[in-house]
This record gives sequence, structure tokens and C-alpha cells, in this order.
Amino acid sequence: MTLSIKICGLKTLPTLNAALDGGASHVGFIFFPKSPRNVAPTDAAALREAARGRAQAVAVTVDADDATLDAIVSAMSPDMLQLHGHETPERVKEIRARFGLPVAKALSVRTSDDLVPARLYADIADHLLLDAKPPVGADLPGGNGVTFDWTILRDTALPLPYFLSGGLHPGNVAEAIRIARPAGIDVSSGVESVPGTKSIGLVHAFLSAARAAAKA
Ligand SMILES: O=C(O)c1ccccc1NCC(=O)[C@H](O)[C@H](O)COP(=O)(O)O
Repeated sequence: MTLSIKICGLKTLPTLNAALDGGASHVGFIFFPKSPRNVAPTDAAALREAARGRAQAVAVTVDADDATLDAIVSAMSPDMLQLHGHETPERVKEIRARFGLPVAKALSVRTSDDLVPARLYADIADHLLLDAKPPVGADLPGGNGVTFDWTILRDTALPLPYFLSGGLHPGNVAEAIRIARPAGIDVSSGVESVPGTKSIGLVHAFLSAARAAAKA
């Protein structure tokens, strides 16, 4: 199985290079001012250039308006947009048409009921990103380091390939892959030493655990 591996919330060249050298297929940049992983579009542009030809650059936004998306897309030319807010199917359709870019729609999951809306995005998005529902009172819609019960994915046929996300780290990623058999996996806080600061050692450990599990 070819597993896509996305390291999200990158902010520096050394950690980006760790992700690229370790074999990440996707690198994610967060455009959400409240996040400790937020990057300015100009900084993301430089990182994106370093990743060009080696990994897909993903711009992660949350209920962004057209002007915000225009600024991000024109600054850094992402390969993919990840919509991590409450974007409706109509809004996702609009964004995909406006930019002509593949879109991953994030869904917040705690129980199998949370997978039901996936069908609404079937012909509209290109991928789903299944993230754990944020804890009550959390400031961020993602990057919270929380898992959900992966076994619910065994009994549910989803209409699109999906990235499994939420609380993954080097110690649990193999089990997550074994249980869910996702098309891709995504990690952020599980490869950080403190929120917003990626650890090169953890990035390498995560990538090698994920690649080994994908071969098993
Ligand atoms: O990571 C953030 O700070 C963030 C902020 C706002 C929207 C999305 C965000 N992250 C999106 C991601 O794709 C994360 O990798 C995903 O939520 C998993 O995070 P984690 O549980 O920390 O691995």
C-alpha cells in the first residue's frame, strides 16, 4: 500500500527538511492566527519553494473568506487546500472551482455519527481528513493531539480517500494504520517538543514508524 504521510504545521526550514528527508509526501502550513503553528503567507512561500518537487504543499485554512484565500494562494501556490472549519459542501465547491486546486475537507470525529456528513462531500472534495473532535473549550479546531476510536472506520465505507489524523505520534501510528488502513495519515502535535515547535527526532521517528507499518 502507498501511504500518504502529511506532516502538518511546519514553520522552519530545518524541520521541513526533516520531513522531506524522512519521506513525507505532504507538508502542511497553518494559516490560522490563533494557532502556535500559524505562518505568514510569505514565510510559507519560502518553505513551499524548498518542498517543490519533493512533497505536496498543503495550505490549511479555517472558514477563510475569498480575500484571505486569494492572498495565501497567490503568495505560496499550494498544491492542495485543506479546509479545516465548518465549510459547507457549497462553499467547498466554490473554493475548488475558484482555485482549481484539490481540496481536502476536514471532518471532526468522535463517534460513527460524525462520519455521516462525509457523503455530502463525495463529488465535491478530493479527500477527507478525519480529525478528532476538539476537546470542549479548545481554542483550535485542529492540532489538539486528541485521538478518536479508529475501529469505527472498519465498518464505515467512506466516499473519498481519507487522511487519518488526531493524536497520532511515533508510538501509536503503526496501530492506527493497522486498524484504519487509511490512504494517508497526518500529524502535528505528536511530533512537537512544545506546541508549535517540531522536533526533528520525533519527525524522523514518526516517518520511519509509519513507513514500516505501511509495508507490513
Ligand atoms: O494544528 C493547528 O494548529 C491547526 C489549527 C487550525 C486548524 C487546523 C490545524 N491543524 C490541522 C492539522 O491538519 C493537524 O495536523 C491535525 O489537526 C492533527 O493534529 P494533531 O492531533 O496535533 O496531530
